[in-house]
Amino acid sequence: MPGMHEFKDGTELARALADFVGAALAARVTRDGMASLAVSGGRTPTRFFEELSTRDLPWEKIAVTLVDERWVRETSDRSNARLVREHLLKGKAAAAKFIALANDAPTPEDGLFAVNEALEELSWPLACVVLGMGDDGHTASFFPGGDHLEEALDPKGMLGLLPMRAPNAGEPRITLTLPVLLAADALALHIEGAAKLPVLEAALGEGAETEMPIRAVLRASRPLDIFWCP
Ligand SMILES: O=C1O[C@H](COP(=O)(O)O)[C@@H](O)[C@H](O)[C@H]1O
Repeated sequence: MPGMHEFKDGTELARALADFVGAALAARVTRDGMASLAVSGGRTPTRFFEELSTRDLPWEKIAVTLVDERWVRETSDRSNARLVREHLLKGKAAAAKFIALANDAPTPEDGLFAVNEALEELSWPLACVVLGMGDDGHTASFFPGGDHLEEALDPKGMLGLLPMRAPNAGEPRITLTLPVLLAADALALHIEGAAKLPVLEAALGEGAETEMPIRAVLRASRPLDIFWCP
């Protein structure tokens, strides 16, 4: 059963989640001299990114990437990389290295090889992963109806990165796969808003992982900390 942390508002949540992430990164830098963090995009993480960017961490030894990306240019307001650059990679955190999941290739399939090469710069496994959850129960770019969904959710899958196209995904996507995310030292799920509680409750109930892919994370036999506020 995942650990549930409830907060009165987004400010309190952001502080607690930044503590959680900071502890995981600091522990890994102490052990290995470097650490990697994978964060989500979308609307939810902005306040948390702002808070984390103020933290006293050995940022020059930390690399940041995304759990998933929309295949758009960074000038697009749909770009998860743009969100990270604008709200996380500033202040103290400006010293961190950022590895983007998208490049100039026309499609994620065309760009996959180069992204995989870029990701080799990270220290693996990831020290910390922060996931989000969409209203349809997707997490990362594990969308219901996704063309590579079963491959991405395969716990024994050999690929760490996959393209993804799905009816409700908007743009073509690229995503880290489930085994890579679950291998992280620390794993958090960040959810905000009353509307997402029933989604979480439904996901915690019975049903297929392909219908609500967040279930693959909730059902994994590893610690998961859920951070929620109204
Ligand atoms: O498209 C995406 O959506 C999810 C959830 O986003 P939110 O706007 O509901 O917070 C996000 O976790 C994912 O990284 C992103 O690509």
